Amino acid sequence: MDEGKMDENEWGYHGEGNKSLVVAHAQRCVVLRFLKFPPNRKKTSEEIFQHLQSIVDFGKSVMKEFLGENYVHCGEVVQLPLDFVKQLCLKIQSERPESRCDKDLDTLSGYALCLPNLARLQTYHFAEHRPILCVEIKPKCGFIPFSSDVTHEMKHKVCRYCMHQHLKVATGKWKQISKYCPLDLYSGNKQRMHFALKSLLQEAQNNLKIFKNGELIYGCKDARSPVADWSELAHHLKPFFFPSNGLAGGPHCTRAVIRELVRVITRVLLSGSDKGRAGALRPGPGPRGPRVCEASPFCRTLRRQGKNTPERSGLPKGCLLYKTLQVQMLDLLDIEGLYPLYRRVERYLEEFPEERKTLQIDGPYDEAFYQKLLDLSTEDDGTVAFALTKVSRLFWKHTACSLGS
Ligand SMILES: O=P(O)(O)O[C@@H]1[C@@H](OP(=O)(O)O)[C@H](OP(=O)(O)O)[C@H](O)[C@H](OP(=O)(O)O)[C@H]1OP(=O)(O)O
Ligand SMILES: Nc1ncnc2c1ncn2[C@@H]1O[C@H](COP(=O)(O)OP(=O)(O)OP(=O)(O)O)[C@@H](O)[C@H]1O
Repeated sequence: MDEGKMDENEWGYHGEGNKSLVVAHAQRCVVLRFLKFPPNRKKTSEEIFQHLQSIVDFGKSVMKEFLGENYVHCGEVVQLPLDFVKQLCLKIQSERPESRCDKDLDTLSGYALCLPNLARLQTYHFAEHRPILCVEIKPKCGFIPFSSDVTHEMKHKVCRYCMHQHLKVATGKWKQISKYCPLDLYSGNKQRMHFALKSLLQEAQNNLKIFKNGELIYGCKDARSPVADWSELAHHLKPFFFPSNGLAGGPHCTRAVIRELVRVITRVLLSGSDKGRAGALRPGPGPRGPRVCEASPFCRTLRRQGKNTPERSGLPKGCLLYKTLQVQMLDLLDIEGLYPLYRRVERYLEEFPEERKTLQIDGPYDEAFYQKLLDLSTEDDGTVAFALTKVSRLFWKHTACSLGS
């Protein structure tokens, strides 16, 4: 990319989350990811650069190590002309969902991350010209905490996602409770996985988006978005799944296409042999959590029918879901166990702010940092080092809860 010759007209709004906003190049397969901040939060250019660089380093030294070369794209920090960023910001403003406008794109530093556009990434070279389909899933946490620090009985029975659904509907973030439960997706049991994916398709919220040739064709921006339409999705996907089949339109065709989509996604999630160290991770000793979430409609229905709750068939080692779950499970303590450790680090830094650097709080996230994260000790020796390792692992877990494209 030639940062000297940037034209805002070549870029378009692509999407955003709570922390960043992404624009895509109209022709080339790249995106720019900008940080966003509340209007009154001023950061220096140097701070923004360091923040972005630490995201790249974390991807390279930690996530890539675990998930493998093929699954992590770290990108690079680029410096852009300020005039370009300002014009771009004005150009895309009207496309941003209102619920995201409490934060502004950083237009002052000129720094952004340049990444491959995963919504248009061509991983296979088809002989014929076929559309590029990209499914983005934010799977959330796939296990129920088994930490003895957890004091609320309910947290041992119902997963975080299902509990949060009630909060999110009550606060108006989403209109209705989703039937999706991450434990079903991570179960490795095809029937449960199909149910989870179908539920995601019914109530995508912020957890599922589908792109065709880089264009969003399915997904929900916020609670005000119109109800997702399966027949429209099926219309888009029919040539992809049934290129030469004369399946007519209508509900029968829609159901066939959705079924096929769910099957394909399941196959992808259970596949993958790329080398990464996640397969070798041992979350540590102690009992694992329950295999089902009591709030999952799939499991509740089975129970009502008097059937035994299905056992988790188990995920094939090395598959995409297995790797992300292993990383998530590095957090052994849950927030209840972690908060006192976080406070220990915080108090220490208040007293010795200069130690921030030595402790690598803001990076560099290099091999040394990565090695520290591997420390599996569960015995708290009262040190700041112990507390810091556990807190860092929580951030690692949260990254893995959001992963997926
Ligand atoms: O807490 P949750 O499960 O609602 O997850 C938050 C996400 O909500 P969602 O999954 O979309 O419903 C939330 O996503 P959205 O703002 O809804 O896009 C953020 O990812 C948030 O992370 P952070 O505060 O930006 O670091 C996420 O917070 P953390 O879980 O990372 O603290
Ligand atoms: N490399 C990429 N290629 C294509 N699309 C991308 C890429 N990176 C991000 N996106 C899109 O931009 C959206 C917002 O990005 P992202 O989820 O990284 O934002 P965030 O603010 O960091 O997330 P969160 O809401 O979890 O805090 C994603 O949902 C995805 O659709």
